[in-house]
Amino acid sequence: MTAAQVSGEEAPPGVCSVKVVLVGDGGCGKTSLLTVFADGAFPESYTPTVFERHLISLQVKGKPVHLHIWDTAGQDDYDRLRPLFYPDASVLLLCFDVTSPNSFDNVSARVGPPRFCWVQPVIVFATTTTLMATVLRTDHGQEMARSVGAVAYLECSARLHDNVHAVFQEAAKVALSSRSRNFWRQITQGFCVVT
Ligand SMILES: Nc1nc2c(ncn2[C@@H]2O[C@H](COP(=O)(O)OP(=O)(O)OP(=O)(O)O)[C@@H](O)[C@H]2O)c(=O)[nH]1
Repeated sequence: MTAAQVSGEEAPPGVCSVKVVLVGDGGCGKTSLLTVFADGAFPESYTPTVFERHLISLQVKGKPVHLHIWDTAGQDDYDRLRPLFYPDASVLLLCFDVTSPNSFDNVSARVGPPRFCWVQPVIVFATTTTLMATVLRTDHGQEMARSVGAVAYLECSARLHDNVHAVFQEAAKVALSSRSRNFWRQITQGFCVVT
């Protein structure tokens, strides 16, 4: 699979465009993952994000798709600002760091009140999985993802470039199929039966 940074706002004709929002606790690895995906290099220093957007093109089933990926601030101070990025999102990427039990618990907290994030569908993914075996078992992550209604659960390591593309590839696939389901729902809701 190939992914490339794109400039400009409008997707060219025939190219689908989807909005992906990346959410998770401060310091749980969102920016590192996105930087490895976008630039191919792991950032060695940690700078807390405010809000950043990347526009990346990738192929899904042989077709080009533009991903508008919003990297949100994980720090609690931004709890009130973060929801401004949810409208029009096609998929929510919700992550936790396997070395941080708090960030694991906060995945459930983020899909309920008071931080309620209403974006659907949701994909949960675990970061820093190099340290996985000592901290968290895959079935714990899968069970938690199921409990928050996620459609997929993945594990990745930005440092090792492990499964990074798979996270965004899955996001694009899920976003496209959800958009086409919503499209057909809107069309069929517009029908009425005359008897
Ligand atoms: N060992 C290891 N460390 C990682 C990995 N991914 C991220 N980190 C480290 O985790 C720290 C935080 O990473 P960021 O990607 O900036 O975290 P963030 O979720 O964007 O944080 P906020 O911007 O505060 O929301 C940094 O020190 C990274 O080097 C990984 O796969 N392995």
